[in-house]
Amino acid sequence: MLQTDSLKFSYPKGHTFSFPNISCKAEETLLILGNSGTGKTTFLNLIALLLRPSSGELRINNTETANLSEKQITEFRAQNIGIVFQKPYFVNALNVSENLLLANYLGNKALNKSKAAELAKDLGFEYLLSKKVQELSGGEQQRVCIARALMNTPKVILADEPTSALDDENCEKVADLLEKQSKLIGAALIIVTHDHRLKSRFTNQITL
Ligand SMILES: Nc1ncnc2c1ncn2[C@@H]1O[C@H](COP(=O)(O)OP(=O)(O)OP(=O)(O)O)[C@@H](O)[C@H]1O
Repeated sequence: MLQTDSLKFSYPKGHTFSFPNISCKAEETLLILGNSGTGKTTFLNLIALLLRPSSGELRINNTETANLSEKQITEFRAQNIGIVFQKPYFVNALNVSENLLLANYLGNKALNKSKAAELAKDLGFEYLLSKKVQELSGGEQQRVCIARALMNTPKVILADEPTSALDDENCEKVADLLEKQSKLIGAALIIVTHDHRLKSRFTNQITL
């Protein structure tokens, strides 16, 4: 589902990163590990097409992404990649349901209310759909973020430190949800983490 080959990236006047080649098939989970500052979030942002590499190749769902224009990238990302960011980044003026539907809108897809309701049921937050996002607890926001990442049935799910702020019980719940949902829709799941609890659960790992 996803392969990288010789990806390099430099921040302006910054360090040049050469990332190891990775591949992740449908229904597989890959952990990206490494000490602080080794470039894990940078690597995830390249895979999410939020940054463009200075060289190298990134193939997602049989598409070589280097050939896509900026406009095509926005659409491709919204349709193929679900991102669970470290911070939630909701639109506060919209309620939970509308924040979920926004993912459809950005992916140029019809607004799928029944999918939003189904995901909310699966992730246990049906009762929150008409609430304002800023009224949610941290754990609730996290589940809404996961649902939002799944709204367009992506081929690749990317999660940046999804469990670092959670207690053991919620860490396990979030890991279960991500794993179950990615298998259900046949997506590749890539998680950037420091969390030792995830390291013992997912054995397919790469360290930067
Ligand atoms: N926008 C930016 N401009 C310049 N340098 C940056 C930028 N973003 C990150 N860096 C630098 O790139 C390096 C890698 O950052 P990155 O956030 O990818 O690391 P990380 O492995 O995810 O770290 P952590 O585990 O602490 O979150 C750091 O030295 C950071 O200071």
